[in-house]
Amino acid sequence: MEKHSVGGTTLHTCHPCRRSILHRIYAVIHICGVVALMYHHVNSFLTAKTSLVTPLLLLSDVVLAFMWATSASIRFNQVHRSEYPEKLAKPEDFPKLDVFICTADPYKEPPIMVVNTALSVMAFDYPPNKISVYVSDDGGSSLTLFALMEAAKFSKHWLPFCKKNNVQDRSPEVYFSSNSHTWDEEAKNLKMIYDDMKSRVEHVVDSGKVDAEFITCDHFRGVFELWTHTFTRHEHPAIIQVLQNSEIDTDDTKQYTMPNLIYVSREKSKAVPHHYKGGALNTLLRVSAVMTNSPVILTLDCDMYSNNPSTPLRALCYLEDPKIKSSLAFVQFPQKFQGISKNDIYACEYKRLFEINMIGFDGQMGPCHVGTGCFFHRRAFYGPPSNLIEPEIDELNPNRNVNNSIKDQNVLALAHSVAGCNYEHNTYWGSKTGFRYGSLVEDYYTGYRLHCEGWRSKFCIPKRIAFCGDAPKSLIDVVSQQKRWAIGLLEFSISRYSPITYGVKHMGLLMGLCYSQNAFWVSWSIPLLVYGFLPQIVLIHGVSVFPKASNPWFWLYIFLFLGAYAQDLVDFVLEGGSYRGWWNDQRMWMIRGITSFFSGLIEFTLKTLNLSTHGFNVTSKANDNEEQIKRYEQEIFDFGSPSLIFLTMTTVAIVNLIALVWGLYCVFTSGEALVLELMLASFVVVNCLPIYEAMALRKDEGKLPKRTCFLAWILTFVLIVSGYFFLK
Ligand SMILES: O=c1ccn([C@@H]2O[C@H](COP(=O)(O)OP(=O)(O)O[C@H]3O[C@H](CO)[C@@H](O)[C@H](O)[C@H]3O)[C@@H](O)[C@H]2O)c(=O)[nH]1
Ligand SMILES: [Mn+2]
Repeated sequence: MEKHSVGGTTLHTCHPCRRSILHRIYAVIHICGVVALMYHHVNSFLTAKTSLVTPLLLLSDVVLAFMWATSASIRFNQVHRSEYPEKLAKPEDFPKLDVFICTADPYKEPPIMVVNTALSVMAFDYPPNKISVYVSDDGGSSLTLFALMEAAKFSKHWLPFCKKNNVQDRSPEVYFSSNSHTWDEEAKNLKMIYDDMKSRVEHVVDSGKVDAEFITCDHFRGVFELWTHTFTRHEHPAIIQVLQNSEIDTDDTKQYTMPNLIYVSREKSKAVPHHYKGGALNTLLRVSAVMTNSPVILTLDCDMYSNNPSTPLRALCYLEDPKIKSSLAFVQFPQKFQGISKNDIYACEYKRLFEINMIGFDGQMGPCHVGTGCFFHRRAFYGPPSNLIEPEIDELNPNRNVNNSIKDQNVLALAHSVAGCNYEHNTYWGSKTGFRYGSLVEDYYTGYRLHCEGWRSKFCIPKRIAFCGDAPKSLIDVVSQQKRWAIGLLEFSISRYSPITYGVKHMGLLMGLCYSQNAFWVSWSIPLLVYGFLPQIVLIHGVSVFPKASNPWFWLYIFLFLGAYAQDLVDFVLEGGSYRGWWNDQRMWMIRGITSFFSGLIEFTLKTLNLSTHGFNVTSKANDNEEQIKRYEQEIFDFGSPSLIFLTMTTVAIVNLIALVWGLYCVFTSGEALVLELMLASFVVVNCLPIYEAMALRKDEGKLPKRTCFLAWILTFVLIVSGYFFLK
C-alpha cells in the first residue's frame, strides 16, 4: 500500500486490485492463443481457395487481437484509492476554486437544469468567498441569463438553509422531490419560493423571451437590451455579467457570504470557428484568469449537479499534497447518471468507460479526462510541468495574484476582450495551451495531450456519488452521441498525435495502448460486421469457414471467445455491476459497433473527402415524450427513428436468423460440420431478439420503421446473391 502524507498525516492511500495478477497471468495464455490463431489463418490463407473470406477473417482477428491487447494494458495494474479529507489543513488555507459550467442550448438543456447545477456547486462545503461559478452560454440566450439571475436571488435562501440544516442533496430539484427529509415549516416555505422561481423560469423559456415585468432587479434591466434584433446565437458580441459578488453579497441576515456567480457568453461570428465546447472552456479559462485566477478549476457540464457537498475536499487531498502537487494536472471523478433504467438497457451508464477502465489508467499515469466532474490545477493548461508557456498577456499568467474587484471597469473590459472571437488568432490557445482543438472529444484529447506532456492525474470515486448527470435515454440519442464520440476519437487517432505513435513515444508502450482502446473505437466495426455477416452468408451457400468440432482449432476459437468474454464479465461484476447489466452492455457494444462506429467511419471519410460536414450535436436533456419515457422505464427498445442508422443492425438480425434456420436444417443432413457457425448465429440471434420483436410484433411508436425493414430485406437479398457469385 502506497501512502502520501503531509506532516505525518496521510491524505490518501492506494490499494492495488488483487485480480490484476490473474489478468496478467491470463494475458500470457491469451497471447499464446492469439499467436496460434494467426498461424492458423496464415496457413489457411496459403492453402485455401476461397479468395475473399480468409483475408477478411484475418483482418477481423487482427483488429480483435489489437483491441484485446489495449484492454489487457488497461487491466495491467488496477488500483483503488481512498482519501482522508478530515486531515486537510484549515479552510482558511484552502485554495480559491473557479467552477466552469457549460451550456449551449436553452431548449435541449433547460435553463432550470443549469440553475440547479449552479446552485448545487455554489452550496459546496467550502469557504463561499473562495468559490466563483462561471457559466458559459454558447446558446447566447437571454433565457439562460434570466434563469441565472433568478438562481442568484434564490441562492440567498438556499445556501443558508443547506448549511444550517446540513442538507446533503444540494440541488434544490433533487432535494424537493425527495422524501428522505423532514418537511418542517422552513422547508415548505423554501419549496414555495423554489416552485415560484421554477415556474417563472419555465414560463420565460416557453414564451421564448424575457418580458419586462419578469425583471425584478432594476440593476439588470439594461442588460437584456444587448439582445438587439441583429443578435443571433451564431453572431453576437461578448456578454459578461457579474450576477453575484462575494465581496458584497450576503443573505438577508448578513451571516452568510454568497459566492461569485458570473454569466459569460463569448463573442460569436459565423466567419470564425468557435471550436464548440473546447472553445467555450478556453474562453472561461481566460475570463476567469482576468477576474479571479483561482489555482483550482472544476469543469462541469450543465446537467451534472453536485450530489456530495464535500467533493472539493476529496479533490484537495490530491491537489494539495506537496509530494505530487507539482506534476498533478487533474483529479477526475466518474460520470454518474440519474434515472437509468433498472438493467440499463442502452448501457448508457458506460461503466467500462467511466469506472472500470479508469481504475486501470489510475494504476499507471492516471485516468483520462472525461469532460465533466474534473478538478484541474490551472497551471496544467500552460505547458509541461517543468516548462511554463508564458501567455500572450501578463494578466493570464496562472501564477498571478488577483487584487482587483471583479466589478472593476478595467477588469470587465479586459474580460470582454479575452472573450472576443478573434482573440485566439496567432496565440497558442487550442494548440499548446488550454483545451486542445482538433477533435470533437476535446476532453479525452486534452487529457491525453496533458499526459503526453508528463502531467499525471488521479481518479477519485467517493462512496456518495460526487456528480450526477443526465444520460441519453432513447436509442437514437445514444447511438448519435456515440457517433459523435467515434468521429472525435478518429479525428485524433489518425492525426500526428495518434496514441499508437506519438503517445507510445511520449508515455511508453502501456499508456499508449491504453489510450488506443478508445481512440480506435471505430475499428470495432470491422470485426463486428465481418462476424455478423460473413460466416452466415457463406453458411447459407453451404460452405464452412470455421474448423469442425472434431478439429483441435475448434477449441481455440471457443477458448479465445470465452476467455475474452469472461474477463470482461469479471471486471464488470467486481466493480459493482449486475449480470443483466453486463448482458445489456455487451449487446449495446455490438449495436454501437455496427451503427454508431460504422456510420461515424463513413461520415468521417465523407468529411475528409469534403463531401459532408459534422459538428457537435448537443444531446437533448429535455424529453417530454411520455410514451417514450414509459418504454424506457419498462426496458423496451425504442427503434422509432426515421434515421437509416439502424439499417445495418436490422440486416444483421435478418441474415443471422436465416442462417440459423438454414444451418439447423443442414445439420440434419451433414452432421457436425457447422457447429461454430451455428453457435455464432445463435448468439447473434439471442442478442437480436428485441429487434425481431420490433420488426414483426410491435405496434407502438418504438417499433422499427417499415422503411428500415424493407431496405434491410433488400440488402439481405443483395448480400446473399452476391455471396453466391463470390463463392462460385
Ligand atoms: O458548442 C458547444 C457544444 C456543447 N457544449 C457543452 O458541452 C457539454 C456536453 O455536451 P453533451 O451534448 O451533453 O454531450 P455528451 O456527449 O453528453 O458529453 C460528453 O462528451 C463530450 C465530448 O463529446 C464532453 O465534452 C462532455 O463533457 C462529456 O460529458 C454540454 O454541457 C454542452 O452545453 C458547449 O458548451 N458548446
Ligand atoms: Mn452530456
